[in-house]
Parts: sequence; C-alpha cells; structure tokens
Amino acid sequence: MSTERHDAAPSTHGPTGGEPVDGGTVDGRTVDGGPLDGPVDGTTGLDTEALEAVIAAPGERFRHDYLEVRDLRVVFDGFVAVDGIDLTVTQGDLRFLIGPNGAGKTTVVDAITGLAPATGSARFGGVELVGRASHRTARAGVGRTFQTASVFDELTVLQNLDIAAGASRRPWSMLRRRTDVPEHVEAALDTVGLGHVRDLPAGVLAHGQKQWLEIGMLLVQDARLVLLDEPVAGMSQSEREQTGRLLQRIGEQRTVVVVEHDMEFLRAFASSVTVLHQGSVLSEGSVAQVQADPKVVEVYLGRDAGARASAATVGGAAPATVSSSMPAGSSSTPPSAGSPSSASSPASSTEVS
Ligand SMILES: Nc1ncnc2c1ncn2[C@@H]1O[C@H](COP(=O)(O)OP(=O)(O)OP(=O)(O)O)[C@@H](O)[C@H]1O
Repeated sequence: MSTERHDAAPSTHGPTGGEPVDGGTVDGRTVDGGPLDGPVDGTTGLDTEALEAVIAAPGERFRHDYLEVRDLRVVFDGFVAVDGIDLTVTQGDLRFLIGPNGAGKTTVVDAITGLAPATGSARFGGVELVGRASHRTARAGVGRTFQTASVFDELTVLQNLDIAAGASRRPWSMLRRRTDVPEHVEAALDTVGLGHVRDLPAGVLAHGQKQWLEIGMLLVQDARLVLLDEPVAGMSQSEREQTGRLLQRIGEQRTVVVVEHDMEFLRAFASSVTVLHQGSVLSEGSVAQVQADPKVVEVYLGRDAGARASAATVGGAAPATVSSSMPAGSSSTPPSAGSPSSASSPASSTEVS
C-alpha cells in the first residue's frame, strides 16, 4: 500500500478551477489537501480507489456551474440590438455588465431568459437556454429580477416566498400565520435579512427590502444562475452596501450577473466587468482593467477623454480622472422610448478614473 500523494489524483475542482466543492473529501476520504493511501495503478500512477470514490460521488458534489454565451445575437425588426457577443461567467465570479444606455445589457439578459428572440448559444449547467421558453428557464436553474421589483404588495414576505417556491398551500391557508416554514424558505429569509418582517405585507417594505425579497424569491427557487437588472437603482447608500454584501454572499454558491449603471457600486463589489457598446463587447476584465481601457473612457465620456486616458497610461502619468453623472443617452445609440429600461435609469454617480 502506498502512502504517496500523487499529483495525478483526481481534483475536486470544477472545470475552471476554484475552491474545492466539498472541503476536499469524498465519502470520508481526503482527496485534496490530505493523504491518499489507496492502491496506486502502476501504469498511470493514479490512486484507483480515490478515483472510484470521485466517480461514485453524487454529481452535485462536484458541481461548478458556469454560463457560457457564444455568438449571441438579437435582432428587432432589422435593428441589431445584440451583435454576436461571447461571455463566460463562472460560479463565484460577481460579473457586472455595464455600458451606455441602449448598449444591449437588458436584451442580453432577456435573450438568456427567453424574453427576447435570439440566435447563438447561451448554455448554463450544460443546458441550452437560447430558444427555451421563459417559463422553462426557471427549471434550468435560471432566475432574474427586473428593474422594477415585481413582488405582490398585498401578500406578506413569507407568502411571496411561498409562491415563488411553488408551495402547494391552498389560498385560505396562505392567509394564516405560518408556523411551519420550510427550511429552504427560512434560509432564504435569513440570507436576505428579512426574517424580522416575514409577516408584514410586502407593500410596506422599504424599496431596498423589496429588491431583497425578490432576490430571496430566486433563492427559494434554487436559481443557480442569477441575473439582476439594476438591483440598486433608487436605493440609499446603506441599502446599496447591504445589497453588495448580499450579492457577494449569494455569488459564492451561484453564478451572478449584475446589469448596473452605478460605478461606485461596481467598484466596491464587482469581481469582473464586461462593457457592452452598441450590442458588442467593448472591454472585459477586472474593474481596474476596464477603467483603464481608453475605449471605455471614450464611449462614456467622448473621444478626447479616451485619448487623454490612453496618453496618461502610456506616459505613466496619473490616469485621467473623470467624474460625471451616468451618461444617460451618452451612447451614440439613443435609447428607444419603448426600451424597458429607458424610464428607470438612475442618475447615479459615475466615475471612470
Ligand atoms: N422589444 C424591443 N423592440 C425593439 N427594440 C428594442 C426592444 N428592446 C430593446 N430594444 C432596443 O435594443 C437596444 C438595446 O436595448 P437594451 O434595453 O438592451 O439596452 P440597455 O443597455 O439595457 O440600456 P439601458 O441602460 O438604458 O437599460 C436599444 O436600442 C433598445 O431601444
């Protein structure tokens, strides 16, 4: 029996690496970060027992979801709103999708969730989402919020979560105070911090709390891909911070994409950023990388600012610092009156610095 640890031992990491899914143990045996003492195949050098344990373990133990968008295209009556974009977002990566008004951010989310006609591919957890009816995307583990919270104001927080969870409670029983809250609903209440208002009608909640309730509704549906459209629009500073921390928490276990205009919020909480412009990916990378990208500065603030940022980067001088309110309509593509988001874009502080 060998006590040697082999590099070829099976990994508990997902397809893109990252943290061990289950603390590195399989059926009580350490397979990552600890000794392996199973029989070793003399030819391959593999610990065959460990390998068998990995293969026999439940699939979800090694789940590492990711969203993979390829050549996604959306055309409305001849107008190309999304022009063949590629996007890969892995679990644990809090990805922000930004861009000027009309860049195509919401349409990308609509296409992924079956609300906009698209071609190309958007796969999550091995399931193709393009062409899938919107009501079937939830079954694929995909959940989204809209720019305006869509909770039932007359129902309590708990009742809203019940409905989202698809609880088979009869209408009359929904009106009674709950004593038997399912574990996953309790967990969602706890995660979004609404346990203390569980029996209040959602209509009396503060604006931020309504957004958190909506996120809670995605959690009880076990959405593993969570797409949020401007979640902090209209929130107070304190609500933004709480929302950012909430997104970080849920992002550890889920793949989260946030469409956002608020650059301050982005800088505080994004782990990566994709910038869209006129339906295409203009830039992608860390917050620092996209902020330093002259193309991004140019799109938001004009050609001269882009050239100055480029010169500052090349010359090693301090990068151009520009502060402005979010350029509603700063894009060369004017937002259409019919755009679902055109009425509610926040005039939030935006800096590209
Ligand atoms: N149903 C639709 N029919 C026709 N055109 C549409 C439709 N939905 C969106 N568009 C257009 O597609 C383009 C992209 O819109 P989209 O709402 O995705 O942009 P956005 O980046 O989310 O903008 P915003 O930041 O203002 O929300 C815009 O020019 C918009 O007018």
